[in-house]
Amino acid sequence: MLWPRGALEQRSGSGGGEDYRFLLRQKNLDGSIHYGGSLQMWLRVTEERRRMTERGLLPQEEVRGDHADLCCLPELTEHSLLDNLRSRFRQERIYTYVGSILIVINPFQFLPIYNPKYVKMYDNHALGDLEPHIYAVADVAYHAMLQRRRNQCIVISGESGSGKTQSTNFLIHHLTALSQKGFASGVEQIILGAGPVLEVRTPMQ
Ligand SMILES: Nc1ncnc2c1ncn2[C@@H]1O[C@H](COP(=O)(O)OP(=O)(O)OP(=O)(O)O)[C@@H](O)[C@H]1O
Repeated sequence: MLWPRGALEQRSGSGGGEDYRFLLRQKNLDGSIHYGGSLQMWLRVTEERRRMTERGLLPQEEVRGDHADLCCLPELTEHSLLDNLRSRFRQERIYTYVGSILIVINPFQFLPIYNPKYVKMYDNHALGDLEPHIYAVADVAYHAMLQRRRNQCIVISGESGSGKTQSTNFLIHHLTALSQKGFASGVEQIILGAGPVLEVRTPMQ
């Protein structure tokens, strides 16, 4: 007897996904089939679990390796963390939260997720309401500034070439779009134009 390949991979991973079990299938002399073991019990438990999930008494099972927030990983190890990021990246989901922190993996290709439709979609939503996005971070900072009347700060960190400048541009794009609500005043281009001047590098000692 062998486990199906998918079952083995799931067992070595973080669990979840489909449930595999061995069942004893017995053919009687009269030709009828009898399932040994606990098939009925298993079906009953599975059905019960499905119903409880539907009623919200049990959490929805997420597809393995697709947690939008790493804080929700059932098992927090370096392997599960990287596995989750890799799996999302393969689906072109370059953004992942760790609580209120946003991880970005540079796709080095254009993704159609920065158009006006996305600006509108992320307008005035709490962080985590929607799929992780740099616009969500900009949006939260913008509305926190208006509501609390306090300056906000977004820290962007990463190694050279990781996409800090690009992320800054997306943040500025969303902030100017929110503040002008469609009225193009050229302020975005003015701020972006100041970027190279502001990018002062400390010389290596
Ligand atoms: N979200 C993104 N979508 C598509 N391409 C991206 C994205 N982020 C970064 N890139 C690509 O990666 C390149 C490098 O990004 P960027 O210049 O922003 O890195 P950086 O962290 O500012 O680098 P440095 O620290 O050296 O200035 C960009 O020219 C762009 O081609």
